[in-house]
Amino acid sequence: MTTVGFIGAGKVTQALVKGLLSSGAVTPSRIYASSKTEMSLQKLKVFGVNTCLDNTWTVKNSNITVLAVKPLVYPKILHEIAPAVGPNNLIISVAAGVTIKSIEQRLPHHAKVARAMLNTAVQIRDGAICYSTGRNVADADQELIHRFFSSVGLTLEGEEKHLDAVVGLSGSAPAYFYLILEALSDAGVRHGLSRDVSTRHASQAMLGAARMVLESGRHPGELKDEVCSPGGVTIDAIYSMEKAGVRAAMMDAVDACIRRNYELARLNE
Ligand SMILES: NC(=O)C1=CN([C@@H]2O[C@H](COP(=O)(O)OP(=O)(O)OC[C@H]3O[C@@H](n4cnc5c(N)ncnc54)[C@H](O)[C@@H]3O)[C@@H](O)[C@H]2O)C=CC1
Ligand SMILES: O=C(O)[C@@H]1CCC=N1
Repeated sequence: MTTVGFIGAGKVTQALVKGLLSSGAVTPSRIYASSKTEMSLQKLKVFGVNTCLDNTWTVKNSNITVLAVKPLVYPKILHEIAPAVGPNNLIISVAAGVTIKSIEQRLPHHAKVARAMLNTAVQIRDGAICYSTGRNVADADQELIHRFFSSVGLTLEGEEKHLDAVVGLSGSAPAYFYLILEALSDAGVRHGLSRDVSTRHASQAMLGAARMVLESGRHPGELKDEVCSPGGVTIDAIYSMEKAGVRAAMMDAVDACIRRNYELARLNE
């Protein structure tokens, strides 16, 4: 059975560990995690996983090792773990803007490297995940990666050149939607709804709308049109959103996110 390691014990590791354990894909005794400080490991210890302060220990104990540290820590981490990376280790990076090439260059020639982007909804097994593989990843390894991520969300394989856009649409996207939900909830409160009722209604509406798109496969514009009754109330709201430039604002937000990915990639070269 596969053993899974995590280097870094922050938000992404905690989310993945929760999701993997609730899926039953891995048991706590088969999860290994290391971090910089004992304090950062506390939130993982509650899951009963194995923890340590030595990153090479994590690599030595795991078939799949997820690198879940901030992009700028990568050179240091890779230098540290390189001697422990064997031909059977599968190293998966989840960092924004860190290329497969920059990782392969810092690890032994035989290193099997993959890069994935995901979001924190993996903790409820509703994540959106996209991954690309490096030069040494064989078909069987790729199947393993696919199974691994499929246990915590919708998983697609893609070209690495598209991963920066995926960060903008999957990795970072929950933050945009939380901001929108907060604003909608404020609007409800402004019109006399309780905060709880406002937030729950707005969230359910967002969830239902997203599921309609995924389950019907229909274009969002077509679904939007069905909500806008001629001369009704929704089209006035849409007009207001168009005047405020909501579409362009969302596209600008994704552009900004992708630009920062490129900057991080340059800093890691
Ligand atoms: N937060 C998110 O929603 C997402 C984050 N990511 C990526 O995941 C990576 C981690 O992000 P977060 O979990 O949000 O960060 P975080 O700041 O919550 O966690 C980083 C962890 O790395 C540990 N760390 C720092 N130096 C270390 C070292 N030398 N050795 C071992 N551990 C060390 C810290 O103690 C901390 O536990 C980043 O590269 C980010 O781009 C990817 C997708 C989504
Ligand atoms: O903000 C960040 O850098 C990370 C990567 C994607 C989501 N959070």
